[in-house]
Amino acid sequence: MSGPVYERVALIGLGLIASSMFWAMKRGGLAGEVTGFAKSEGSRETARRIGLCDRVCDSAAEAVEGADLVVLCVPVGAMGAVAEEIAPALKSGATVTDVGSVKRHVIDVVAPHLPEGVHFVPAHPLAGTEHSGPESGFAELFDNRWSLLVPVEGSDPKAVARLRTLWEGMGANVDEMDADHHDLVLAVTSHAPHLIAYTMVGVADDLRRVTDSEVIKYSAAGFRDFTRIAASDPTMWRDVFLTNKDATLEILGRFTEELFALQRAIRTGDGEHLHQYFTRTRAIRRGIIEAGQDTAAPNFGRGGGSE
Ligand SMILES: NC(=O)c1ccc[n+]([C@@H]2O[C@H](COP(=O)([O-])OP(=O)(O)OC[C@H]3O[C@@H](n4cnc5c(N)ncnc54)[C@H](O)[C@@H]3O)[C@@H](O)[C@H]2O)c1
Ligand SMILES: O=C(O)C(=O)C[C@]1(C(=O)O)C=C[C@@H](O)C=C1
Repeated sequence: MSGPVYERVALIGLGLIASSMFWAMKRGGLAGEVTGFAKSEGSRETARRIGLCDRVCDSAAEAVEGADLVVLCVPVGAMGAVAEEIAPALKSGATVTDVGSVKRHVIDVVAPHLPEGVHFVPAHPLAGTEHSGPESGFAELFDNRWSLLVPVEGSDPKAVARLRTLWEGMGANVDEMDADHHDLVLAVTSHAPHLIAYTMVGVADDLRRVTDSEVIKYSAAGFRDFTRIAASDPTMWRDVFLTNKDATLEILGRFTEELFALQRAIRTGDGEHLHQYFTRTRAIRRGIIEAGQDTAAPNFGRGGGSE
């Protein structure tokens, strides 16, 4: 690649995704100077200590001054307030993007604050871990994972293409998607599964008293996977469910219907129903593997705690 994709990049929020972006941009020589800001003073101090960002600023406005690309890497519920705060300091011609797990809400609360002459290209990398904070990121997080761009009406095609180049440079495969479709798809593939994992671990925790800690001691692989997911950041996930309410409730409604059908099959001894169901779901897993989509990154994270 000849030269950086952006001369100046500002990362607002310095957690898992921002720090992974920083290390991936450095790995690929994709950005000139990278500035950063996080609300928590502790995170800013940690960032300075570990060399996360070329310059850590004490306000979001200072961080975005002169930036060609501003990336909002804060929980979805904080996106609107951050956009309002940085709007007066944005350079004309700059691109603002975000990495939020929900897209319609982010567009609704960010777009109205952005001045004319600033491009808005929302995005969402489909990659993460259960860890959070500035020390949890790693350059390989986005390698061979999807990053979805969700251009809004009137998004400048050149700004979209440049952001695509950045994500590809960070190792991701890039696709474009409409915001409502994105939110429905992610409700199925990410949001509802997280809620189910939270619930299952909560049930096991309730049962712990009955089973005298054996649930933890003898936890099998399937349950361990649930506990990893259920260790994800509480602020991030609270915001996801509050801002992707309709799609998540739609999917949970369907989930409950299927669960009841399986429950009934178990109660009535309907082995045929269970066998057919599990045969269908096994085929889905095999389809994912055959399509080369089982790209779950190994957990390189350094396990930074939540703030
Ligand atoms: N963790 C994942 O698996 C994952 C994957 C893809 C996308 N996302 C999305 O990326 C975004 C960031 O997630 P993360 O996992 O990096 O979170 P994180 O908890 O690791 O980091 C969040 C950062 O935002 C900062 N912050 C919070 N409120 C702020 C505010 N008002 N102003 C400035 N800074 C603020 C925190 O100090 C912290 O540095 C979220 O919108 C999330 O939905 C997360
Ligand atoms: O691997 C994990 O820990 C994740 O949950 C990552 C995951 C996902 O559901 O796949 C979580 C939320 C995001 O918005 C994108 C990716």
